Amino acid sequence: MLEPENPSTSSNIGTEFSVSFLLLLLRSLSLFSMEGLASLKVPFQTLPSFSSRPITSIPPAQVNFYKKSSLFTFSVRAQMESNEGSAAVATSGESVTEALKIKEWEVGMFQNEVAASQGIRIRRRPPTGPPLHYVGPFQFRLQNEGNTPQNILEEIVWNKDTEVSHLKERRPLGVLKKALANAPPTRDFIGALRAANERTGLPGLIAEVKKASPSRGILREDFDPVEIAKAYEKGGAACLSVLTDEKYFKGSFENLEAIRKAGVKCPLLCKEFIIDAWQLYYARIKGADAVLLIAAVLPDLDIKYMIKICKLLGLSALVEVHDEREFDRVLGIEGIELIGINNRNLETFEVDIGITKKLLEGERGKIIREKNIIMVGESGLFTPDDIAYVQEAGVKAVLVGESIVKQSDPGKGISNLFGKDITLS
Ligand SMILES: O=C(O)c1ccccc1NCC(=O)[C@H](O)[C@H](O)COP(=O)(O)O
Repeated sequence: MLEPENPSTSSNIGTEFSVSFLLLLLRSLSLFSMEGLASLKVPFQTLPSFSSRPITSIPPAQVNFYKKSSLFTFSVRAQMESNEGSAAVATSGESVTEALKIKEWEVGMFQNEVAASQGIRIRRRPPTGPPLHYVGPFQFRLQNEGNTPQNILEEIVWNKDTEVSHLKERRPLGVLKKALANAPPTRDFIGALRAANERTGLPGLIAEVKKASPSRGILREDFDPVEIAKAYEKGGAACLSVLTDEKYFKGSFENLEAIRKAGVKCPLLCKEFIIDAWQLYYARIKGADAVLLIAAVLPDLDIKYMIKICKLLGLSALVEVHDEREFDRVLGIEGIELIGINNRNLETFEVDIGITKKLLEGERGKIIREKNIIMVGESGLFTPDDIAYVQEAGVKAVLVGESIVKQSDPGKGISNLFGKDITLS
């Protein structure tokens, strides 16, 4: 039975009616913008399952449920007052925009559900709309667990979602596709790692051009990405990883492009939080040879789809995992040639290089060898002993940022890391 007075206790709403239908109904009454709707504060847990929602009409008593809610009343008043002096009825352009927003919200909720079913804790979008927002004197969305990120990775993903939608508006996919004609050819990222491993007998190095990180803050004040990239190449790096996220890592696509245009020969990984295939095209035209796909963020179907697009674009994909469940999911996907084990938990920042060893023990290590997949040990590697430890565990490549980027001579940082000059091996 539906609890009419208290939305927070109505956990069985999902079996009674479709919230999305209700949203559309309310919108058609022209009373609400998405902001007003979001302030109804339907918690994520009480949302109906999109896979099982019934197509039914809404009995009048259930519509009244929202009318009786004091929160609802406040939302209506706030919305109407904030619209004072403006047309009460939305123009057709506005209603199309609103309908699109509602659709986007629905898709976001559906993505959250699919992801959760695969053990993914990161929600693609805030279930109750973006956090705290002020319109004039009114605060339309109160901060609650539905619109507050649970951890840094979720916060990054939510920001990325907004960032990518804005970028896409400015440069739609069709425009990027045309720009592909002028993109530089891609270089063989995986081949470069294999060659370095065979030549030196040590893991091939992916050296990271990283100015800052959420866990460590600013790593290097005098940050010249091109100079650092050249020093890495001279110091024996097989490939480079270039952070392009601006907000959390102080990176940029300009850095990636500048390194590529400066004639650095090492293949380049675009180190980005990819949530949309559009970003693959963008990375490609900015000079990337490889991209990062994070299993903690992307459901299997997204990974499969993105791997296909990568192949079409000539990009290599480094698929990153942190625990057994993610690793097993990724091992079940066809066509993956490069897997990274991140020793850093991106939700808590905890770093433990023992994760690489743990994940490569037993059956999984066997599958990796059978499939000839190159494993990359990522994060928290500082000493020759650390390198030897992950190599012993089974990696053929390592991805290193902090320990080398912080050195006054990053090239010298590489020989310190490996305990020898790897350009001579
Ligand atoms: O580094 C962070 O603080 C971080 C926070 C949230 C998401 C990702 C993050 N880092 C990405 C990486 O995993 C590292 O940049 C990369 O593996 C190199 O790690 P390190 O050698 O420890 O700098």
